[in-house]
Amino acid sequence: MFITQELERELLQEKYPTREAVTTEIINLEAILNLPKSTEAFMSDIHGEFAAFDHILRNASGNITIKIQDLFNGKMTPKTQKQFAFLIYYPTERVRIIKNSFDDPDDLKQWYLDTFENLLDMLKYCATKYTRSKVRKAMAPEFVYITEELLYGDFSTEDKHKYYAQITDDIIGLKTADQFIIALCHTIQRLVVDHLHVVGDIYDRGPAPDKIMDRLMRHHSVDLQWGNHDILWLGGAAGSSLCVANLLRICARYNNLSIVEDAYGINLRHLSLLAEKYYQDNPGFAPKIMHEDRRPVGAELTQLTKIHQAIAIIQFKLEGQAIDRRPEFKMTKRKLLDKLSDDRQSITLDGKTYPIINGCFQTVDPKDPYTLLPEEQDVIDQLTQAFVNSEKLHKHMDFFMKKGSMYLTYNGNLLIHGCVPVNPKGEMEGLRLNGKLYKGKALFDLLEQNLRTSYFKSKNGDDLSTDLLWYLWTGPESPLFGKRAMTTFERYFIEDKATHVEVTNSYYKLRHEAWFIENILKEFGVDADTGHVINGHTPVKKGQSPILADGKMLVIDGGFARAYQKTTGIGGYTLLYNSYGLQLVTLQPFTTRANAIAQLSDIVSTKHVVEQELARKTVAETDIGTKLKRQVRQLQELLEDM
Ligand SMILES: O=P(O)(O)OC[C@H]1O[C@](O)(COP(=O)(O)O)[C@@H](O)[C@@H]1O
Ligand SMILES: [Mn+2]
Repeated sequence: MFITQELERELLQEKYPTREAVTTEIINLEAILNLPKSTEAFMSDIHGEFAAFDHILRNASGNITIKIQDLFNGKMTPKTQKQFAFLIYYPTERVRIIKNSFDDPDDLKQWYLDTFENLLDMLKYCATKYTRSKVRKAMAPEFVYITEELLYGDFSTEDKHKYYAQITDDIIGLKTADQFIIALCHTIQRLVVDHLHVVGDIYDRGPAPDKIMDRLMRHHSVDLQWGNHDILWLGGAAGSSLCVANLLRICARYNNLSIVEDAYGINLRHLSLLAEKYYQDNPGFAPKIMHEDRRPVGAELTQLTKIHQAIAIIQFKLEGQAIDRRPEFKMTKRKLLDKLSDDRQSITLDGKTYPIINGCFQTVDPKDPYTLLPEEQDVIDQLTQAFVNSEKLHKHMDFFMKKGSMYLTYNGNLLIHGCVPVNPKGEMEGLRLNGKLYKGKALFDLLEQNLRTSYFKSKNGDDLSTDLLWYLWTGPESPLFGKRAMTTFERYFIEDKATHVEVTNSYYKLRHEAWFIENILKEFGVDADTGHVINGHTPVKKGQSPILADGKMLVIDGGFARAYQKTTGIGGYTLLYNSYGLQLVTLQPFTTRANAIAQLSDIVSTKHVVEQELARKTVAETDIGTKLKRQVRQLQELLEDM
């Protein structure tokens, strides 16, 4: 401790060698501490819906429209404001459309001049919360000089006015007006939300999680909390064949195998051949259609259905083996292949016998149901190796490891995708490993430690740390799953819906109560009086509120997954946390990017204030503020000794 402090001091001394340098830095830091707290945005459960996600990023969860209203009400009609907003969201496309609408070059020039002025006003307004240096970093390097001249110049005198006119004339004359407008729009997009949290489930169900990852990797400031679906892909990259089988089954179910083949370069030919050899068409395994334009037909449909069956059976076999290998997971009841009747026409669960529908157990040996056929084993081994070796997948998963975690405490809030497992009394419960019970924060830390071990060190596909990845997906005490059991088998093969029910952890009932959320916040070292728990994972159904426990608990499932939009009736929610407090933004379902651009159709419907600060929050009251205040103290000490 002492050595670190000494070292820190020496470094500071080197960086600020004179009294003037120290004083300037203290003034600089204190000025930053007094700036308003910048805006954080929270999203979750994006589930592969890149276009909708990208739209929300561009409109900054509706924040851009609000800033336009603040600034231009009375100067622009609502229609013009909307056109201006869409220029900021989709500058490249909108500039092209608008330019084509002018016949007279003079009208176009007038549009350029008006647009420069409006965008610069908007940028100035968005930049007030930040230091000049931060604003500069948000600008396109090639336009920094010009933008700063126009942004900070005082053009009230005649000479200065001529100077302004000269610059803008040159921009147009030199044919860089379009690029300049596009650059200004991107800078505005970037400044309106300073930091993004993604509270889990980027992957599965929708078609383009890889594009979401690419986009996030280019984002200026982001953190991620892992969701149960993300774990399957992390697990795949870490060499868990259990995770590979599960994610491939979901990709087949949602007609998304192209993510695996095209985006990640993993060849499915062997799986396809195996499927062709053993399986027939089967309505129970037809894919769910989320995007009408991607509906498979004919031979493609049949092939998909066969692959879906082949991988589902491989999954059930591998899961049976894992359950035997890990009695500590307490999942024996999830072994179901051995409960089938000899003729595979019925199954007996808890003493009750049910007829089997859509059965496809031709590779299951009744005497040895969990052993894979040699060719099934070859296929899954080869696929798992392909996941481990996929460079593109590792690029995304490395980013997930770098920016991701099981939970995060940030500016007084606790972010968790699923839940904190508890018993009906609200007491924390968990997983017993090697005689030790891990619950609450310790359970999260244990699971995260093992995930990192498996991803970076483990070469095995069936050691404890790798099996725990699968446990995170489906285990009864998994904080990311939050249910007692996943009834995938029953959903495929048993008609009686009573067997499909997945009992949720008591957390989901108790999280309506303030005392309970306060306990959770305390467990994770967050101030229980002022903090919030922020969850994703569970779609908020029609008539339910996303604000629970006297406002201490917020559920922000973004509702991007089309599969759930019928039950929620909306697109979902995102959350904003700025210097004035917390606001929940309701989203409408997104259609397509082309439609949004052409029709100017936005998807933000309402903004609901969850909590309003009595006094505007400053940087001083944030996590970064705490660090800056410490630096100020160190610099003051340094100054005293100079
Ligand atoms: O509708 P599908 O594709 O069968 O998905 C249902 C399955 O997804 C899960 O809800 C998990 O996914 P979520 O994290 O999106 O809730 C399981 O509990 C459930 O069995
Ligand atoms: Mn989830």
